[in-house]
Amino acid sequence: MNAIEMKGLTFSYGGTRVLNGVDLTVPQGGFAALTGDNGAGKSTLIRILLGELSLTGETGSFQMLGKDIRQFGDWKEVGYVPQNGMDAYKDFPASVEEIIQANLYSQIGLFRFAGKKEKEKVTEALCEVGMEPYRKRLIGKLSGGQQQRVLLARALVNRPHLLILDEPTTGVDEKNTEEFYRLIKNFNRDDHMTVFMVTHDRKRLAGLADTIFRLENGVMRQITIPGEAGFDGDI
Ligand SMILES: Nc1ncnc2c1ncn2[C@@H]1O[C@H](COP(=O)(O)OP(=O)(O)OP(=O)(O)O)[C@@H](O)[C@H]1O
Repeated sequence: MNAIEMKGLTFSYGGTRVLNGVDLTVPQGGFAALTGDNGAGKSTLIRILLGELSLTGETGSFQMLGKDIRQFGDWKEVGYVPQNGMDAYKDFPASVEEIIQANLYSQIGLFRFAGKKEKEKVTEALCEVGMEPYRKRLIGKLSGGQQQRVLLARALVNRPHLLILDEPTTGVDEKNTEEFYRLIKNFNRDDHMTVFMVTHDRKRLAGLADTIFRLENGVMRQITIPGEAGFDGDI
């Protein structure tokens, strides 16, 4: 089964076509990276993957984890790490622990406090990204790299099969970017978690992703990995 399988998918905002027949296949357990110029439609594609944009009136097909996206309902299976939101979190009055717990609400229920089982899941996710000692801190008081690791823990707490990341290390320093990618690679390799990541970080893609796509003029092009025969330097 493929984690993502799009065939000839179109998408328009009003009358303006952004995706012009996208073919995209990411096998389960794969690590795919997506690049493309500003305005190419990468965020639009991510919003489609997250079920945020309606495909009514569009053509083509899109199956996610074996289900037609129009019928897909198991969102616990899909983890999402957004772009670095330093400014967005600056005065956000929530602790690290609360941010992660909030992603467990479908299990906790809105009118119940997190129990022992849920607390354990939060602890496990925080330990995996090395942020357990920070669980009581306000998210806005952490560095950009630390915030991204918390958002990764938030995505991981439901043990998703598919992890989607949108330029996760923008504004994060070299050392923390390396560490962040190492974590993602480990989850991909050890837990067979499928990864789909939008990135402009060309130099790090070799050794990380097993497939690189580039979105250009509304269509998807697969690119040879740097270091492999046929690589033309164009990412
Ligand atoms: N809500 C919207 N309504 C109308 N047009 C939109 C909307 N969101 C994006 N667009 C347009 O769709 C096109 C693709 O935008 P999108 O944000 O998906 O590109 P992107 O590849 O993510 O760009 P960037 O790298 O700058 O983030 C752009 O021309 C953009 O102006």
